Amino acid sequence: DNSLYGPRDPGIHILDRGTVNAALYNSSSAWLLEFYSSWCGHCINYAPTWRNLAADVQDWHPAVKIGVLNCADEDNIAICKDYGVQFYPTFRFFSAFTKEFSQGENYKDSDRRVQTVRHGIIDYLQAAPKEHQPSAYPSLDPLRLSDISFFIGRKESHYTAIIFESENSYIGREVIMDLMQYENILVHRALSSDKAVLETLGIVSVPSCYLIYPNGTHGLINIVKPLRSIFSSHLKSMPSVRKKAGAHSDLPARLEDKEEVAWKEYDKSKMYAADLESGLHYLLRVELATHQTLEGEKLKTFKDFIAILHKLFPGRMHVMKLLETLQEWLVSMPLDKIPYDAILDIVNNKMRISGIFLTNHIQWVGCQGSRPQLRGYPCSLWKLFHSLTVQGATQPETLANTAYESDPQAVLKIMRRYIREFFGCRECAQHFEEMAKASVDTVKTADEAVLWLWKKHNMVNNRLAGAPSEDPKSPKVQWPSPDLCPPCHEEVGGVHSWNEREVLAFLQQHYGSKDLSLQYADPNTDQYDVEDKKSDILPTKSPGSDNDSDKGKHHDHLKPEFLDKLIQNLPNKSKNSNNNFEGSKSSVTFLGLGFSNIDMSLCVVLYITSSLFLMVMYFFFRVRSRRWKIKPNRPYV
Ligand SMILES: Cc1cc2nc3c(=O)[nH]c(=O)nc-3n(C[C@H](O)[C@H](O)[C@H](O)COP(=O)(O)OP(=O)(O)OC[C@H]3O[C@@H](n4cnc5c(N)ncnc54)[C@H](O)[C@@H]3O)c2cc1C
Repeated sequence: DNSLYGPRDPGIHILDRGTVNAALYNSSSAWLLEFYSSWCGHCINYAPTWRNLAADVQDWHPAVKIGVLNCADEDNIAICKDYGVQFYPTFRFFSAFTKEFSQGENYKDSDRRVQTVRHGIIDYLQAAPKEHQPSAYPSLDPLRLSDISFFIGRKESHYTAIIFESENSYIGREVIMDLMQYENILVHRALSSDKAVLETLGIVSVPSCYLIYPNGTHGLINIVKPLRSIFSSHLKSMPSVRKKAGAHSDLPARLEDKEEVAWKEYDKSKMYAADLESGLHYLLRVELATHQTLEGEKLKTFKDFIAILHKLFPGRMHVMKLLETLQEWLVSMPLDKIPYDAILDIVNNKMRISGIFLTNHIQWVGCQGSRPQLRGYPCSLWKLFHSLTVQGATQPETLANTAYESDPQAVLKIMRRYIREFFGCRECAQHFEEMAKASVDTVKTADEAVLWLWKKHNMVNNRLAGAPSEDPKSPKVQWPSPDLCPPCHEEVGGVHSWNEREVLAFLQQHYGSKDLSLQYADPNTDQYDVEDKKSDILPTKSPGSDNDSDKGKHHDHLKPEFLDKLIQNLPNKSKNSNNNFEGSKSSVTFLGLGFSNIDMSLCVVLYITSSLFLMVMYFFFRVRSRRWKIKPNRPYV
């Protein structure tokens, strides 16, 4: 379990695909839900604040509940997709008594400190229309002058507290919410604008709390610091004021730190295919799968990303074949909008093409964390892009005859776009974009691209050293450390300095495909043929390899007949292709219910065939019926 939250975190409701819809639908309370990803550094760093918030407002739970949902859990992918969550953390409000599915309302404030979010909750509750107000929602509106005089001196069976405060203060509303589950007391708020009332009651400063005892006596509470927590705890401690039966405070001890995961021994100087393949599996089946469709810049970025992966990914044969199939399919698709399910069909090899396979589970080795929520995916993404920059520098001929030929920034540009469009950790993406904007244009050679990424990664390491997302077993150090690459480190005038020539050589060796270790890599070879098992690492591609004759063989074997047919049937060459496909596009959205493009294309073909058939039948019967009409009038001769 890689969840950042435990069942015993006070006030936190852990939701998942089995519980989220039932919890939100027609709920008697509102919800504030954090959709997070357990690998996202910002989510890890923010988790203590979210826990504090949940504990802080747990007495408010009849009116608002605080929830969490881990979108990095593969079981929750579909649900995060339904809620349209692509970036983490995402905070959404859901109102009470919703009768139909809703994606909620974003919590927009970039200030996410406990107090600010608490104020945001109050604003949200107050703005809710009457039919969506929680059932146990106390009035947060200020008392009118007549109400105040009604309460003063009145005998009741309970205490009445009135918080006097200025108009923009939240304290009164917070204290009302804090005591909503307590019996023998009612809390109200009043504004300090009526000076005469303040004077009568002897109130000289606000906020102040005026208390009317059950016997009718009344007076100002003497409190040293006029803070929300002090008002609340004072009122909760009045004689006979207690929590209502059935209102559980639910304040157990914090969960012990999650147990350590079983550790796999590995060599830090090596790269593991298992990390790259697990990362690719997560990227294609989890990170991107939160998208219903890809279109516009996202689709362009995805196509370019797959194109460069297909050329430079240092993977095993069966993964490379998958990338090749995917790339060819994307190139032949004239659509400007592709449902992601169609891409998943290819990734999952629904067509059962021989020799294609990508592991469908995660096996971190060099990216394993000492706890399940540490390291993993972002580590593999760094490794992936470092590998691509190194492949681009050591085998520049691979990119011959492509749009990226002799572009030293090719990989960095695509990485930048990928991170911007798809990387779930939004704040990471913003930081990376700032770094790229500032200096990526200075990169003039492919070797400089390798070093640029290395330097930027070290800047990130420097920034994150000591953060909660740091794994104590893999501290964020300036990399490669002296034990990995002694000649990379030098001293100039007693100050540390990098020998960049040595660093480059080290990166080329470390991220080069030659030394990729297959230890712990998924041994599942059932799905690819015997010939492929013999040569596990794909040999380096030759220049312009797409046109190579020896590759032709492999190509034929790769491209299934029906894929060819599908491609031929699409109106890609027609001038009116966009118009022709208009209907199909809308059907795609409609069929986002699970139909792939392949299904779609078959439908289009069937549709055209049956229309033609109907037209032929129509003309046939028209001609026949004319003849029938004419016949009786013909004079017999
Ligand atoms: C583009 C990007 C931006 C990110 N921005 C943020 C952010 O702003 N805030 C945040 O909390 N998290 C951010 N992350 C996540 C963070 O950088 C780590 O990936 C995550 O915390 C996991 O750390 P790790 O210990 O596995 O090491 P990682 O930093 O993920 O490194 C993975 C591996 O790469 C190698 N390596 C380390 N340094 C270098 C280097 N300089 N050059 C080449 N190889 C190296 C090492 O083998 C290391 O184990 C970002 C991730 C990415 C991909």
